Amino acid sequence: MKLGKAVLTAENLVAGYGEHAVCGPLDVEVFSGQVLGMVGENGAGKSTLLRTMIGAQAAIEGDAQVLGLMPDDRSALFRSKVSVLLDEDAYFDSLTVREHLSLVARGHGLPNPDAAVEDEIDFFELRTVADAFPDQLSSGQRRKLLLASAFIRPFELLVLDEPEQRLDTRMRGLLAQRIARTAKKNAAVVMVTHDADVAQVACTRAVIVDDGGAQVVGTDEAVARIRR
Ligand SMILES: Nc1ncnc2c1ncn2[C@@H]1O[C@H](COP(=O)(O)OP(=O)(O)OP(=O)(O)O)[C@@H](O)[C@H]1O
Repeated sequence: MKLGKAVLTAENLVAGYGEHAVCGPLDVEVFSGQVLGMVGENGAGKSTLLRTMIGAQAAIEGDAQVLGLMPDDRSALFRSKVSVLLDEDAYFDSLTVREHLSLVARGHGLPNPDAAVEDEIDFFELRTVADAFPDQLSSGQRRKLLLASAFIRPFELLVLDEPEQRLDTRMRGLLAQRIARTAKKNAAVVMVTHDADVAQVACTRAVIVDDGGAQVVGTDEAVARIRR
């Protein structure tokens, strides 16, 4: 298969806190068109490594680059090309679902923001709560709003930490297919997951984070690891 351009590169990357290494070293290149999963047990260091790969946390050793640049989430260029959904809830209490999505769509200059908003409302099955405020949503609906906000905007790299969390099984399946389609439309995706079915459908490769190490493997090995 012909590879697209390198979107994310990690070289000898060791992630951790202060002097304490949690996992690594990781050497990997993620190209446009690829979905890199990150799997491993609770506390292994997946989220720490993911944050370090995108510059949200300082590396203990080694380097990460996004689109050939040092990752910097305060740079406008980085923010225009990288869509990130980590394990956090971030809402404006006074904006409805539709208003949130409209804000993101307009903020990123989408040519037809209203149509894009309605498409995401349909995809994430949020129509009955489109005019509801975040505190009127279920936890799964709030997660869908954050996912819709991550997908609605343009990006070259999509970064997701356990995107399946709080979703029902059917929606997990739809999400996995959407992630795979997204990569095929010339983006790279890096995502932490605990869901074997999501990994099987979406990932083209994976990193197993385990025992302080980080090893790049094929999707089947990663899926077996989640299932074991
Ligand atoms: N802010 C922090 N300061 C110090 N250590 C931390 C901090 N956050 C997490 N850790 C530790 O780093 C290790 C890795 O945590 P991390 O959240 O990266 O794991 P994970 O693989 O993503 O786990 P999970 O599957 O449970 O989400 C854990 O031992 C955790 O206790």
